[in-house]
Amino acid sequence: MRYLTAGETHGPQLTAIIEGMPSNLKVALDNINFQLARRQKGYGRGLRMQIEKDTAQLKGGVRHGQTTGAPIALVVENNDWKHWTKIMGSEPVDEDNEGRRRVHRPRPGHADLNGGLKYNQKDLRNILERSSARETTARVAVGALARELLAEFGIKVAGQVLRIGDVEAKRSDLSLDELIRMTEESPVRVADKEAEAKMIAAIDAAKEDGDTLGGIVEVIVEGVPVGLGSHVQWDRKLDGRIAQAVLSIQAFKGVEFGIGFEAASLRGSKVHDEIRYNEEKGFHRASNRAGGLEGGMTTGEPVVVRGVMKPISTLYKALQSVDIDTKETFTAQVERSDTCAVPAAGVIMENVVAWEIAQAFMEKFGGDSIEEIRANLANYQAQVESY
Ligand SMILES: Cc1cc2nc3c(=O)[nH]c(=O)nc-3n(C[C@H](O)[C@H](O)[C@H](O)COP(=O)(O)O)c2cc1C
Ligand SMILES: C=C(O[C@@H]1CC(C(=O)O)=C[C@@H](OP(=O)(O)O)[C@H]1O)C(=O)O
Repeated sequence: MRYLTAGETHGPQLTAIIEGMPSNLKVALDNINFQLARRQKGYGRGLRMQIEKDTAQLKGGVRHGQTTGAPIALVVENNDWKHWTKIMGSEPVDEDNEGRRRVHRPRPGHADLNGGLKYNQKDLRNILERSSARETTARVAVGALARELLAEFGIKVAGQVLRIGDVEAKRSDLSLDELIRMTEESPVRVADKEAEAKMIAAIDAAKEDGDTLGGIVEVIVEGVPVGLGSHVQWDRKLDGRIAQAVLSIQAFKGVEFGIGFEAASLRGSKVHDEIRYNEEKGFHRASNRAGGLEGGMTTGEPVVVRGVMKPISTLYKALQSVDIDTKETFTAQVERSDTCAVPAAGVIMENVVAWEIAQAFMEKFGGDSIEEIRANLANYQAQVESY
């Protein structure tokens, strides 16, 4: 399976084309829209989220609520477009800068300067518009489709925020259904109420100072069969592929699995997961410090992955930058912006991880229809059970 996205943050819409989804998968638009709504929530976001009410439209590949096997075309319209038609339209405009809202003082931490130099653009809006995390709307909708496929085979995905700035939340070990319920009730997506209040206060304080905050989010996937991914080739290692997907989320700068970076300071006896066997569970592990992956393959234990998000780049108390016209020192341009988007980023991470798992699942059990996949999976499960 593969997909591409297109569209600008203030353009008419975001578009995704998904290729390789099997036929006969039930697709509930409500489930896609549920994921899109989750992505819009979270304490610390700016005014844009009040303008948008993201809903997906299926423009191809789905008929009467089921996939046909044809490429799926998916669209999410931008409500904000109506305010940007002149600035972002595809028709030529006069050379005056009025109709362009030209950006010429790049923001440190954003894609503005590198993109301007690379693509030879003197209007950095041509970079900003596509580098914006608005693009993740399309990726979440795609991930929501992947979740439909995973759910069909009993694979569940959930997540929680573990840190915002210097406030840490207690990691919850609720069941995934319960975790989703708890984190939906929280404006910062934590089950830990004490941490929640401190996180909200930290976001308020950063906003007051014209500053921003990052954090850490965790995603858990349960019900994954053993053996997704492969040790035999570098680009088939599933941990590497998940890491790439996580780091491709705007502002994500780190990723770890299981006990992660802590492994560096521990002895092997405190890091590796002992192997057990019994009739009921077959081969399994006494612990899951590896986070469900060894040798680039799933172990059958839950996949546990964490991502580090840096603080938002646009500061209302702007950092120093250089004007690309005059080469003089100026403060960076301020575009309307979020103070903290960690809770939303957690939802994005759930959905991009879901896609990677679904893709690896399809590589292993791939068939053109759900029925064919079900038969392939059953055959493999029988092989694993009798091993
Ligand atoms: C959900 C979400 C919302 C974001 N909102 C903003 C924002 O309002 N302002 C901003 O400057 N950056 C925001 N970012 C981060 C930028 O998009 C990102 O820093 C930029 O594209 C540069 O890429 P990099 O940080 O991955 O290097 C957001 C990221 C995410 C995931
Ligand atoms: C639009 C979204 O996030 C945007 C991501 C973003 C950035 O620079 O990444 C900058 C802001 O854009 P705007 O200036 O239009 O408010 C955020 O609101 C979204 O998540 O849907």
